[in-house]
Amino acid sequence: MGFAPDDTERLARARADLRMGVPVVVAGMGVMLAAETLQPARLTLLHGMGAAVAITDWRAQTLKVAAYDGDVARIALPADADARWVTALANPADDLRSPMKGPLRAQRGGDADLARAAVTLCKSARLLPAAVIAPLDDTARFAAEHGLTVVDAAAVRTTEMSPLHGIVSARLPMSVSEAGRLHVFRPDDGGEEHYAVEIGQPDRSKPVLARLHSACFTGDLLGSLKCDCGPQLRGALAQMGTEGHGVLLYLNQEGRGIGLANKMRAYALQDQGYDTVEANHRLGFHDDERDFRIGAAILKQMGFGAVRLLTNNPAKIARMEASGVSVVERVPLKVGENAHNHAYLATKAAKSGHLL
Ligand SMILES: Nc1nc2c(ncn2[C@@H]2O[C@H](COP(=O)(O)OP(=O)(O)OP(=O)(O)O)[C@@H](O)[C@H]2O)c(=O)[nH]1
Ligand SMILES: [Zn+2]
Repeated sequence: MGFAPDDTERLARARADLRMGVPVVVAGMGVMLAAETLQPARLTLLHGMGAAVAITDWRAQTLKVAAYDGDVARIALPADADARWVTALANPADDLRSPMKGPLRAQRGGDADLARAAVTLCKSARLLPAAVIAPLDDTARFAAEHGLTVVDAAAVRTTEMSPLHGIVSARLPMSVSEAGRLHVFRPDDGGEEHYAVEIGQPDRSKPVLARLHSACFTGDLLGSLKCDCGPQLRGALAQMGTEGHGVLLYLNQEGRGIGLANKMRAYALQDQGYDTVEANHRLGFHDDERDFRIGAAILKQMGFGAVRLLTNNPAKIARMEASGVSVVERVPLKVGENAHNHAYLATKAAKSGHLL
């Protein structure tokens, strides 16, 4: 390996660039700017370059635009479009107040790979999944001229999970058990760290009582009544304390993998009357963007091949099994229902298959 960053490292740089509003070049294809952080002066430079706005099929459906490219749509950038116009396409906050954004002309035919790469990059940067894109003849020259990060399209597309490394672990006495340990895992790709709380000394040859908990700042820390995360977190730890052993993974996949800012956008849409699934779709996301292979990989690295899984979510069980962790028992975790989250839990049962 030389001094220069490799494909994965350049992707991490690109995510940081996009979050700041700096353009990123996709090798051999073109240039992109995240819609969410778009600066008007930079948009002006893209006019006349055959620019389009790339959005997901879910967002296209909300905007009533045909997604000719399947999973994405490319909407031609009108000559008079300003940054506010782009933001309105990307962000559903004002959909109800100004439903007519059109006429919107979706591009048809040609190559949608730049649009696909752009949306994927925005998602991995935890931004709204929408970008302004423009094709380029000579991407290397454009990037060198403007000092931009260049990413490889195949690297953007890869669905391989970044390897995780156990960085440190230390004793952590907790109120539920004095025999606690916290392990920190870090991926190679500059992404979020994840944590494992180990209680007692679970026998690796037997199924361990386990919980895969996805971060929920509002529920876990603030005591939000909109979900059941806080009581589930504390309930799972308490049960492990009572049984004397268990492992709780705290996965930093806030908002089912869309990040806290987007989750709060989803909450604002829920205040307009949409349910948790519809809100994700209006934003352009799938209802669940989490990667549960991360949880399975951590369990395996810790020496656990079989679990008694604390969950009400059958998809979690299926994804554990598919990733090589056998789920010998589902242990229900029904705590924290209240008047505010009743509809949320009912939607998860009706639309996402959660067990009541
Ligand atoms: N996008 C979005 N995420 C939410 C919403 N409410 C809660 N979350 C997130 O959903 C995740 C909760 O996941 P889990 O507690 O693992 O719940 P689950 O997948 O329903 O499965 P179990 O709790 O195991 O039954 C957390 O990351 C929360 O931040 C919402 O309305 N929208
Ligand atoms: Zn929550």
